[in-house]
Parts: sequence; structure tokens; C-alpha cells
Amino acid sequence: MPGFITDPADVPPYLLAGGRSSRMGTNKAFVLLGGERLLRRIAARIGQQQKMPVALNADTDWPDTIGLRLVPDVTSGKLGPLAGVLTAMRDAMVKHPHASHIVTVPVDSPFFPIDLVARLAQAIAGRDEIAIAASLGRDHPVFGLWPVTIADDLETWLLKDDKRRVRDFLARHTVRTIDFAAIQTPIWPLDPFFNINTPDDLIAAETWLAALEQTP
Ligand SMILES: Nc1nc2c(ncn2[C@@H]2O[C@H](COP(=O)(O)OP(=O)(O)OP(=O)(O)O)[C@@H](O)[C@H]2O)c(=O)[nH]1
Ligand SMILES: [Mg+2]
Repeated sequence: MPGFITDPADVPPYLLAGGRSSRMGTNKAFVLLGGERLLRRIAARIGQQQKMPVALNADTDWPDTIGLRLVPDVTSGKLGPLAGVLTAMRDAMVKHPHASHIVTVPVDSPFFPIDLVARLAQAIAGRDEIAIAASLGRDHPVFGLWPVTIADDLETWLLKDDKRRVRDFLARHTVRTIDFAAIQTPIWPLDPFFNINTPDDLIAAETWLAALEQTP
């Protein structure tokens, strides 16, 4: 029965920013959207829902953490978003020993739903279950509630599996997938998990931001 997590606001939040931003050509966290850096925008959005401070999963030489606690990957070689998830699990075991789960959000999706953690948490029915977001028929596992109990399995898998396909890891566990509706705007329905990978995506995101501001 769902309801394993009694207070979603108690789940420690981790912001994933340990990627290479290769398609953007410059660190995505510091690009401006609506005059504000993505890093600050996303940290504020997830931070407003959670009681514990947001931790930043990023490289050790990160230029400006904006006051967030920096948690670099526990594995080397940039093994992808799940390396960030593993890092968050390991960190939470030390910093938040009572937490059964952690929540991750990527630094590049500025319109994610405000009720994200509440809805993911509601779906968790047991200590070892994962919950991930989905929209418009696509899964978004970087938006996930992850049980710290599976850290060892994730570490073993990350170090052994060459392809490191997120769906292959998810197949090893019980996963609750929660669907979020498109957001109605005056131009077109917006995927709440629209993410910014390229300079063109950033231009599109400005258009979406303006459209949202016109939405009653
Ligand atoms: N900790 C960590 N996070 C990662 C890693 N690779 C990607 N991410 C994060 O996962 C999220 C989704 O990744 P992508 O959209 O591919 O971003 P990216 O890898 O920085 O960009 P590209 O180089 O263009 O693929 C982003 O928030 C990234 O910062 C990694 O090796 N370690
Ligand atoms: Mg990438």
C-alpha cells in the first residue's frame, strides 16, 4: 500500500549537475533563463518543496555553488546521471541517516511540477521501491525518488555494465512510474519535463517561460 513515506517534504533533495553540457557547449547550470541562472532557478524550485537544504551533485572544481553543499560523484569517469544518484544515496546515508529515500532533479528542466515529490512519494509502497516521473509517454528517471537500500546494487551495476542504460538498471527493481500531464499554455501544451540541452532549447525555453507568464 502506498503511504510508506509519511512526509514527502522530509526527503533530502539532490540537484544533478555533474554532466558535461557538451551539447550546450558551456556549463548549462550557468546559462540564463528569464535573467536567472538555471542553477539558482532549479535549486529554488526544488528547495521550496523540501525541508532539508538542496545538495549540489557536481564536479569538485565547480565555479560557484551559490551556497549549496557540493557533493561530487563517488565514482570517477562521468558514468552518467546514475552516478549522481549513487552519490546522493551515499551522501544521504551519512548526512540524513533516517531517510529511506532521496529525490533527484536535473539542473536543466526548469518547468518541472511543483507537486513532483509529493506525487512520487505517494506512490512508494515499500522501503526498496523507486518512483520516477513520466510525461507524454516518456519516462524521466532523472526525476526520481530513490531508496538508499539499493546503493550497493547500483554501484556494482554502474561499474560492471558497459552500456549503463538507465532502463536496464530500473528493470532490476520495483519501479512506480507517475505520469504528469502537459501544462496548458496559450501557444501549445508544454511538457513539464522539457529540458534544455542545446542553445536552441534555451531559446525555446524563453518562449515557454513567456507563455507560462501569460497563462491565467
Ligand atoms: N553526477 C553526474 N551527473 C550527470 C552525469 N552525466 C549527466 N549528468 C546529469 O544528468 C542530467 C541529465 O544529463 P544530460 O541532459 O545528458 O546533461 P549533460 O550530460 O550535462 O549534457 P550532454 O553532455 O549534452 O549530454 C543533467 O543534470 C546532468 O548534469 C555524470 O556523469 N555524473
Ligand atoms: Mg549527457
